Amino acid sequence: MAADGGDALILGGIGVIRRGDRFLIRRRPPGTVYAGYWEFPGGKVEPGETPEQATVRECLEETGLAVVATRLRSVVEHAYPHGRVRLHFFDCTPADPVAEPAPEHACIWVPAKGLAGYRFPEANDAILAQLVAESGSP
Ligand SMILES: Nc1nc2c([nH]c(=O)n2[C@@H]2O[C@H](COP(=O)(O)OP(=O)(O)OP(=O)(O)O)[C@@H](O)[C@H]2O)c(=O)[nH]1
Repeated sequence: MAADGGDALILGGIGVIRRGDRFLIRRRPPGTVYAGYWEFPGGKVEPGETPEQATVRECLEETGLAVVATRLRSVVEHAYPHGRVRLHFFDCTPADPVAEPAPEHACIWVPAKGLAGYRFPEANDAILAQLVAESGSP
């Protein structure tokens, strides 16, 4: 096993933040795994946190928006070259219905049908398909 615990399972909390028919996504910053890919705001669950708490914390850190997690949408396990992840995807809504993400976070709102135009990490495939299916007929 790698000295950094390379075989350990990475627990994540991810926010599928929705307002109306659009979802908030951000570009992964340089120097991170999957830099340049797009993602839903989220990150690793810290010791003592629940996945839901981690989701709310990471969404605030990464977008500047306070969110409310309304539902656990799904738990996805995936093996990446950098490690195995178990990601808890929560449906979220902004706590303030008119607040916008802070500009420095470079987040964008995208309708479900537009999500296919952005490259996400593979673990997101099923969620992205669900969101398109839920958005109704083409
Ligand atoms: N935030 C986020 N992470 C995702 C998504 N999909 C996905 O596979 N991941 C994976 O989840 C793992 C944890 O996310 P992360 O690296 O953003 O966590 P973090 O912000 O706490 O990391 P860091 O502070 O150590 O850089 C990574 O392996 C990342 O590739 C997604 O939609 N959003």
